[in-house]
Amino acid sequence: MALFGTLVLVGLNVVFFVIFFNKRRRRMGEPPLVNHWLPFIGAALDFGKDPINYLKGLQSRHGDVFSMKIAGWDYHVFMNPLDVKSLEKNKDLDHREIIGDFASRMVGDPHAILKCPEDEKDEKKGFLSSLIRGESNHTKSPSTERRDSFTPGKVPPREKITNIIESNLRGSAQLNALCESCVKCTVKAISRNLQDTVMEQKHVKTGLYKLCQRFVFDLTFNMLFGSNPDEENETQTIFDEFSVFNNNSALLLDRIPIHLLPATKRSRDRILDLLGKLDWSRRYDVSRMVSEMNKCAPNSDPDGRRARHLLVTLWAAQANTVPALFWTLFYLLRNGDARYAVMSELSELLQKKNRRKLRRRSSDYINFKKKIAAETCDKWPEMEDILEMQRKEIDKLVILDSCFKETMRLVGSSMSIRKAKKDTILKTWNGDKYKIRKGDYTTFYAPLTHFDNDIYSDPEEYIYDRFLESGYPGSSISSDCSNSSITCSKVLRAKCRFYKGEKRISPSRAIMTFGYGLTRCPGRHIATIEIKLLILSMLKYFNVVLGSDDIPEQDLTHLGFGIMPPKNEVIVDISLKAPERKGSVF
Ligand code: HEM
Repeated sequence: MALFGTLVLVGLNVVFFVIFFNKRRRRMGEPPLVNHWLPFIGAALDFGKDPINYLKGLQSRHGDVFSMKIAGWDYHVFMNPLDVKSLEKNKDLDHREIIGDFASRMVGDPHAILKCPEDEKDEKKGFLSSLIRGESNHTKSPSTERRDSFTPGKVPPREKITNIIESNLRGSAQLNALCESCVKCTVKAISRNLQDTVMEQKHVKTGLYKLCQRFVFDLTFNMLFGSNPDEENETQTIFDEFSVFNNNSALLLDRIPIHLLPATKRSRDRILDLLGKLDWSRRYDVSRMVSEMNKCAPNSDPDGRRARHLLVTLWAAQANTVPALFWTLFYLLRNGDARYAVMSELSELLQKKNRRKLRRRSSDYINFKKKIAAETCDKWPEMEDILEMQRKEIDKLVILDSCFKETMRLVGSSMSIRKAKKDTILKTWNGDKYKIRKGDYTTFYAPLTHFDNDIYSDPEEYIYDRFLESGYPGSSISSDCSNSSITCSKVLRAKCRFYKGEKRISPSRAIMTFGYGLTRCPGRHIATIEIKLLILSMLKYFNVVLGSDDIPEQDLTHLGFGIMPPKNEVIVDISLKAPERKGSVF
């Protein structure tokens, strides 16, 4: 017994010794260090309970920049929205390794999403050859690095995949094509997930979050991966597995090993198997992005790399889009004025369109309409107005855009993290300088901007037209904004000027739900299009009534990863609207 006691004491001493010597110590010029009692966990528990107030408490003691540990990560936390510009401009801060790690935790290794073994070899080779050639080891910004290295044939897998994702989700022509496919997939997703129950029961009571998950999965899977006409239940089968896998995604991102989550692991293995076995020669309407990604991975794929690329893309395209759709729709259903304004704007756009000569419809459009008509019953709406929607028209709906941005402001919780590639110095907006060590992380928590009283009045309130400016045709309001809608002879435009005190903040830094800087989410354009199309379809063709107006709490286990889902499900009653009378909005 005495021996056992001695062993325990020695063990404890070793643990304390290791903790004490590994503890971070502040060096000259570094931000003030917040001390924590809990090793590894650090401030995770306090931060997880009430993030903004906890950070503000620390700010009042330590100032606008301080260092703290959260769940094993040492972060330098920046509190002032005006410092985002310096974080953005510092070329020694990067997020690629972080995204690569996230991808590994989600889908396992090897993959080439910003990290892969060949790539590391390439980097070493590049470094050695540059030494031999006598070039300087100058580090470029992620964007220039990406652009410079896009030389077909020479590009390492990591760069290839990143370039494919970026060019296909950001290029205007590619986005127009994706939008065309998105329109069709929206109409299909809605009919596939609602037709039978709505036609059978007239009034369907269902969970709004669950419905958003189904819509977004159906739409995204078919828009990106195309469809196989011989496999009717394919979307449903993959969705069932994906839901189980996705349920624990927050735990995986929090570094819980997948072996401790057996159900999640089983589902992940099954989806990887399903994705690995997709027969691409039999699929229609596969997006250019996925076709190019497939060409990138070897034909014989013994280590399942191709399936991992596909799964991580599918996951990234869902993870935040589902809660973003849920909250945008929830706030619109809860706010009659906002809903009326959105539907009036749509109605005005459609009337103007109808006055113009009808476009000649492509044979592709006519075939798709025939196919949809064959798959749906007589009384199911044709959703022609949605099917004819073009990207430039969706962009004109500035009231809907304002509602979307206002929702993203209220629920966006991204914690854009960057890692220092080398020792660096960060100068804040007021001239203070802080030393950052190589390997340290910096972070800015988006809600600090979104709920800043100096930038937004009544930041806790949902004000649907907060992101609009109005003036008369020809007036000079926000000349840098291109999209506008004319209502009652007034021009409404997206608001582009934001201020904190005297200082102007750019629109992209005023809303940071999609991250910031050059590494902002590449999927933001298509996500916005998907969400707007689904919302317009639901509000135009269905009566959707909330069971309760209470705003659900947010699920804080997803804190920092983009948008938090609701903690509890919200029940809605859905029924088909009567066919529209001319001129009616609702
Ligand atoms: C409302 C929906 C979405 C939100 C709020 C969102 C948010 C984010 C955020 C915060 C990041 C990290 C950015 C950073 O660190 O600065 C990110 C990265 C990423 N997102 Fe999204 N996202 C959404 C939808 C999508 C969609 C639909 C796709 C794909 C079709 C997508 C693909 C990606 C990818 C590939 C990355 C990694 C970017 C990189 O390699 O640098 N996202 N997203």
